[in-house]
Amino acid sequence: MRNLIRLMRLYAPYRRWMAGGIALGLITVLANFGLLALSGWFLTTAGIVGLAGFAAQNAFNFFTPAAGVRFFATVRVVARYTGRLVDHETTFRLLASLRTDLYARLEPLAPLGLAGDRGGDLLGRLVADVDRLGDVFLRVISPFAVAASGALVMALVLSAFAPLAGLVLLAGLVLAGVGLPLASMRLGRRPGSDAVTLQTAMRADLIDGVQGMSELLTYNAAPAMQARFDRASTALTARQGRLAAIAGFGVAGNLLIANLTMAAILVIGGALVSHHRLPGSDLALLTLGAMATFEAVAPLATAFRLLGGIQDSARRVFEIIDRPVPIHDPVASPTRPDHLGLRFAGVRLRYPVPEKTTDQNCQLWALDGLDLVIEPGEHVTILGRSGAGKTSLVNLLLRFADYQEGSATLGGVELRAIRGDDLRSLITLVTQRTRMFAGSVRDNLLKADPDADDTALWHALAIARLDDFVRAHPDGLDALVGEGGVKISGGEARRLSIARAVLRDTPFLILDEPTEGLDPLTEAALRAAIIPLCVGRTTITITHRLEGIAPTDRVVVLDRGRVVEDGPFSVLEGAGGTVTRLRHLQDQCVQI
Ligand SMILES: Nc1ncnc2c1ncn2[C@@H]1O[C@H](COP(=O)(O)OP(=O)(O)OP(=O)(O)O)[C@@H](O)[C@H]1O
Repeated sequence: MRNLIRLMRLYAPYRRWMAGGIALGLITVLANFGLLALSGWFLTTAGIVGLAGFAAQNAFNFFTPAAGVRFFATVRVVARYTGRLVDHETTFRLLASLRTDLYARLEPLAPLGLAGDRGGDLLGRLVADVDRLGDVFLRVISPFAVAASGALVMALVLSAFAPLAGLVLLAGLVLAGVGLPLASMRLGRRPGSDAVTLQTAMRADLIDGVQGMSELLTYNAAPAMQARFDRASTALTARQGRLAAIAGFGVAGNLLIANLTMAAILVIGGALVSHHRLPGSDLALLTLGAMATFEAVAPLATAFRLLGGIQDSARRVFEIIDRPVPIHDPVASPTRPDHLGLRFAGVRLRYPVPEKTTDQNCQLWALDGLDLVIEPGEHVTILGRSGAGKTSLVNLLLRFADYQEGSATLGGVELRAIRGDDLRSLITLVTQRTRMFAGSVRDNLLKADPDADDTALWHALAIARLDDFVRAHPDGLDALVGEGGVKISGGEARRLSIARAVLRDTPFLILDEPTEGLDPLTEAALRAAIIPLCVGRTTITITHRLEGIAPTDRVVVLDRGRVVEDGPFSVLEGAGGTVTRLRHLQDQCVQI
């Protein structure tokens, strides 16, 4: 219920649209009531007058009721059409703002705040759950408001003719509009919630499966995956079948109650007519009017049934909105310092501990007393074994993770006083996992500089030594790379990421294992492509290997989150520490 109230607050800016939609809905059902009641009365009266002889026929005014019927019919159509337009406009406006708000909430959470989520689940929240929340006005609020007000007005009108008929109608409406939907909601709650859970899990599995299709085929795991889908699909179909049966039960029940109510009103009206307390012509007005009234409560069964799923979706969407952001940005960054030197003193960084975790390692410091100074324009190679804290240092620099202790400054300004976007605008990152977006070579390059013209793109490709490859393709810059770069090789994707980096002229360049996993020839070509990229920029290269490090290069070795060696490569090579051990190991590997 709390989530529903919160959801209603999101609709607050659209209350005028909502009021308009409800008013038009009410006009529609009242016009329908007027149309059927007046038609019933008109036909019956015309019949009675027809039997009463020539004088009565001449005295009867056919034109006013006929005009009334046409009036109600026209109003009904126009009100229904404009009502639908207004209802959908309200929904689309809410959906548009909800989607953009939710996406704006997601961005500051990435990457650490979303590390535990499955891509398919997030997609489900952004698309299916948000869509379901858009249904609230269209399928729940508006039908409720129209049914409640319309039913009351119509029952009162009927009471004016026959109070008992009005009471019976009200009882029938409450039964069909509240009792029956409540029963279907109760019955549908479990299968509805199960269906949402199953759909979410299936979507997440499907995305995982499609993305990892090659691995599944390689390990012959595709049949097991297929069987898993089959099981989930069967379970989902069973739940959906149950929901459809409940919906059918709701429709049939509604019709039954409507017909029983009409029969009861016919009996009451008939008794009144036989006692001359009601003109015979009003009998059709009462029964047909009652029939029209049930149209107002018919959508309530769907409204109640959707309520459970909407509550689940609201919970899942609000869970993202309420998720604490891992990094708190200041309102504004100080002016950019002239001297872009980096200083880390006693920096300690720990990742947020997941709730209810039993993993004690989560409490360990990823950076544990890091002391390091990097002057502007310096080229530094960071070495260290797996888990030493190299990526954590990069996360700190990009403000993807925050430090809890010590001081980390850029030009004397604490990193946490600088907005993440401002800091990242100074840094270009090239990693072994640089993401290629589905689209063309041009689309991928323009991500780095949306204003770059073709000359700049070809220049960047030339520096990355990819220009010949792109030129040889019939589509040139418009050649498609496929999602995740599936249509190009790993080496070409890395070179494309380097071309992207060339287009981004920033004072800092971070290279996180950009040549990892490539064959020696491609690696050599990539190294050559990287050299011009480093000129005039502070360059931090993260690597496990010693290839490509010049004797004069500065090497910093990290271990358990702190600096254990720092100096020129030629000196550290013979100092008997990690660099020396790595050199021996690599020499042995070469001999083997
Ligand atoms: N998102 C995270 N949440 C929790 N702990 C993390 C997270 N990322 C890294 N860690 C932990 O922080 C420590 C340092 O990890 P980090 O990724 O910085 O090491 P690394 O030197 O880059 O390792 P590798 O060379 O394998 O990439 C490790 O103990 C790791 O398990």
